[in-house]
Amino acid sequence: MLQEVNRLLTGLNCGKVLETITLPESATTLSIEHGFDLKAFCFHADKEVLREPRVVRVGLIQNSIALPTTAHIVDQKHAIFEKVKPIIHAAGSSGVNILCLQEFWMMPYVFCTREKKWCEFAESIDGESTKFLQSFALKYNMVIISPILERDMNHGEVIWNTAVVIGNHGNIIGIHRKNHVTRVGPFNESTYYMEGNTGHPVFETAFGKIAINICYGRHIPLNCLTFGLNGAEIVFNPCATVGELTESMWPIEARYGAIANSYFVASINRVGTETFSSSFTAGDGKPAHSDLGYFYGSSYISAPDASCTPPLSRNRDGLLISDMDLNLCRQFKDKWCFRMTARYEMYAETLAWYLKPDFEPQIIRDPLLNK
Ligand SMILES: NC(=O)NCCC(=O)O
Repeated sequence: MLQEVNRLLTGLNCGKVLETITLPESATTLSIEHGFDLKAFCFHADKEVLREPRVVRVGLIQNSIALPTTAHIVDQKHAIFEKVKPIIHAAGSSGVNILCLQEFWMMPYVFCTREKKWCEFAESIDGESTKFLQSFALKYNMVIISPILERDMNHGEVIWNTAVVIGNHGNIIGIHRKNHVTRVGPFNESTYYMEGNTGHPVFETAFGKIAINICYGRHIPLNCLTFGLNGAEIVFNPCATVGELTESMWPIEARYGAIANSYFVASINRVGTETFSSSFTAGDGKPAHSDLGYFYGSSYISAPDASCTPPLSRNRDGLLISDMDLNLCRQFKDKWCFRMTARYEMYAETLAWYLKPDFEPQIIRDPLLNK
């Protein structure tokens, strides 16, 4: 019975419920001492004759902020550094190859307030947060994805929503800037920065081809597709999102993205309620309030075969670790042929037509309507 429920809820991988992984005692000790959850699973692929399995160990960190938003911003940032340090050590000592932190991991989600004082959290790509993580990347031979608020010093000091990809030698491989800037309810990101200008880069790392689809980008199917067309095998989706707005979408969208694009999706969301000293509205006619809502955590990983890990908790800091055999991506392309059956030329034609000012939707009207 339980097997049947799992088959439907979290899917089966190679015909079985996902196996759990035993992690080193050093990691479990850190999780107990520092009060964060630790969960680990394994996605298998079928054995192939010509290719060896390509197993990569991925880690996702979800956390709440560490100090009230009224504290000095430097203290807030440093307190978060201290909070995530033992979690990063747990990932490193567990042999994680690629680690991703949540969207704006080095600060509260301030964009609901529309107050410009928070711009002071912004850092250059090689700023304090990158330097902090580079030492861990080097120590643990780990690729680290660091989603920050970026200040672009070379281009008029403008601000971006950026993920910095740090290589396993502590080097900066590159960046990706959020393609779709959120304009829903109190998520007033467009007050702070513009749509990214980095396209859909895929980073070829020592452990696989990865991309970062920052938060809201998961709602846009063509955005998800384009990372796949560029060859991504794992797409990380660092988010900051709240229950009332998206919790019913959360278990669906990443799984759909993974299935439709034949890649793994690693979804991360922050935890807790973040309260501000001045109140704001969401433009929905409801009274002003001083928090955005509850960030519900629930980070999880989805595979191309429609299986997924159980989520981390809704309310606790956590590290989710998963082994994944990247051979599964091609195996599902071969099985389902989505890349071959898709009619890209037809979509390209429609999109080109749609972008023209004189576009008209292709609607065939029943001539008997209104007769
Ligand atoms: N950070 C962000 O874009 N949140 C917006 C809500 C969502 O898309 O989940």
